[in-house]
Amino acid sequence: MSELLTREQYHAIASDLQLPTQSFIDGRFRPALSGKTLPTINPATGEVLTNIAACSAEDVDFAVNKARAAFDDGRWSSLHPGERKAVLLKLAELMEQNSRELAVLESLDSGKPVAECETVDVPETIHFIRWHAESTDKIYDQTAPVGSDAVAMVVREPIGVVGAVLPWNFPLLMLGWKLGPALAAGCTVVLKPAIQTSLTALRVAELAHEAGLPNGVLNVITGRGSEVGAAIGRHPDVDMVTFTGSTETGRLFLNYAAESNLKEVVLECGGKNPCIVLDDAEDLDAVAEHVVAAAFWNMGENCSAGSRLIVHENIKDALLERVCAHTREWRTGDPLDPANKLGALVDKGHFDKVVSYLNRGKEDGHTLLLGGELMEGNFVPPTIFDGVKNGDALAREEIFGPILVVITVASVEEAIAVANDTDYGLAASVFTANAKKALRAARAIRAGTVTVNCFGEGDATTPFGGYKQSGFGGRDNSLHAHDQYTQLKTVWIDLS
Ligand SMILES: NC(=O)C1=CN([C@@H]2O[C@H](COP(=O)(O)OP(=O)(O)OC[C@H]3O[C@@H](n4cnc5c(N)ncnc54)[C@H](O)[C@@H]3O)[C@@H](O)[C@H]2O)C=CC1
Ligand code: BAL
Repeated sequence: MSELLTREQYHAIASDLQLPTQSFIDGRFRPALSGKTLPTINPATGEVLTNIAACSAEDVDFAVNKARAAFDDGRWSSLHPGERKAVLLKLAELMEQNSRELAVLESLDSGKPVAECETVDVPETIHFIRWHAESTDKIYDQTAPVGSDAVAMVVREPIGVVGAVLPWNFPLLMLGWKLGPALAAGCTVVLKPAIQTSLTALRVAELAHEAGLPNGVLNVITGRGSEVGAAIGRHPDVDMVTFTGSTETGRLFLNYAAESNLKEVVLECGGKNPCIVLDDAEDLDAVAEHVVAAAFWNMGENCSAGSRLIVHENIKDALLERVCAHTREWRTGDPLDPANKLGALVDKGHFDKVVSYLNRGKEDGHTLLLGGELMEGNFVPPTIFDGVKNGDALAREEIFGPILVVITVASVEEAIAVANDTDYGLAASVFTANAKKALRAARAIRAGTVTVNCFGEGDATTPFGGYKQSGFGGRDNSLHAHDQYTQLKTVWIDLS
């Protein structure tokens, strides 16, 4: 990673950026067939950054036909795995060469702090693409144990045309999570970024073309979810949809699939994730750092944010003192200032939603420990409410902003019961010095990822996805991600 720059230097880079404006279909940029455009706004300033193509079902049809043709003629799926790997590694290399530009573009378009984009989003996206590229020529098919009179091969084949529908909170990273395994498996892709954050996906499509990805293999199509997303979900020639976003929109994709071609659907949806701190947790200062990162990283715009702190009454005061102290170090402001750890919320609509929860917290009589004040623009500083019960709105609903609620418990059993008392089941953290308690809690908590004595989401090697209403149909990351993008065929050969 190169050194971080100064605020002035980031602003200078931002003002010189060439912003992509058109969709990328079949190897080149194209306007929407209707010619319509939509503004994309800088969340930090409210200014129009540029206008992007406002595509519709017609454009989706065009892109899917190109992706279908590219899949069916085998220009990508029939390549030797080593050749696919070489193209994907080249893409990773080009992204690395352009990493600063990608980081600034991501920050400008999404409001994320540029330091995070430079140190996490861009390098991690490259790492995920590289990791899956490397897997291309290392995954073996199987033979079944059917005796000596037959050979039964279990062959993994690419599923076909993938519709990838992305959220705005990690535009590049989610692209990496989906594209890496989909392209490694030999699929072709029609990718729809969130309307707020389309720019980096368009730039990656251009870089992928430069890396040698054949035309039609990766198509990035911009526009409204209700038009472009729905048209992808309903298209009869899309073989599967991989989606990350809200549970509410995720549900729609199940309807779209049922109403069209029964395409496979994988959903990675919301969370209201518990962060449990038991009274034997060691090094409360380190615990507090994890709690703060879990709650406020990426402005809390994170499906796996630890937004419910469930703390044992015996250590509550000592922990909260440290949590507040660390939170005060998380400065909020200009995303292009590398000293800021929180940038802008993604848009005014989302800001209003988060503010409504701030107001709700106050109206419901919770104790405001920190934050709660508003700044000019779409900025909300980290806020902590104590005295929250798990039945309260702030503890049940996904706020997706920098608001942490504190729930006090008197035992490990109560902590686990509270942790599980939610519609969601994406992630959880447990802090304790007792290994038995940690493992018992990890098993008892109904969530796809449980971290012990740390906050995190695993890495490229570990599956990521949710239990209950946090997920459906498969996992991102690790070799298990390849299951989303492949299907199994049995080839039975009679030897008798
Ligand atoms: N789990 C996660 O990672 C995310 C959760 N959220 C949650 O969702 C809330 C609302 O945010 P949104 O931007 O509205 O998320 P969303 O779930 O509606 O958006 C995710 C993707 O779905 C597309 N989409 C939207 N409406 C669609 C439709 N009718 N048919 C097909 N595709 C559609 C969007 O354009 C975007 O690409 C947030 O406040 C947050 O609580 C939002 C983004 C990511
Ligand atoms: N935390 C990565 C997945 C997501 O927030 O959508």
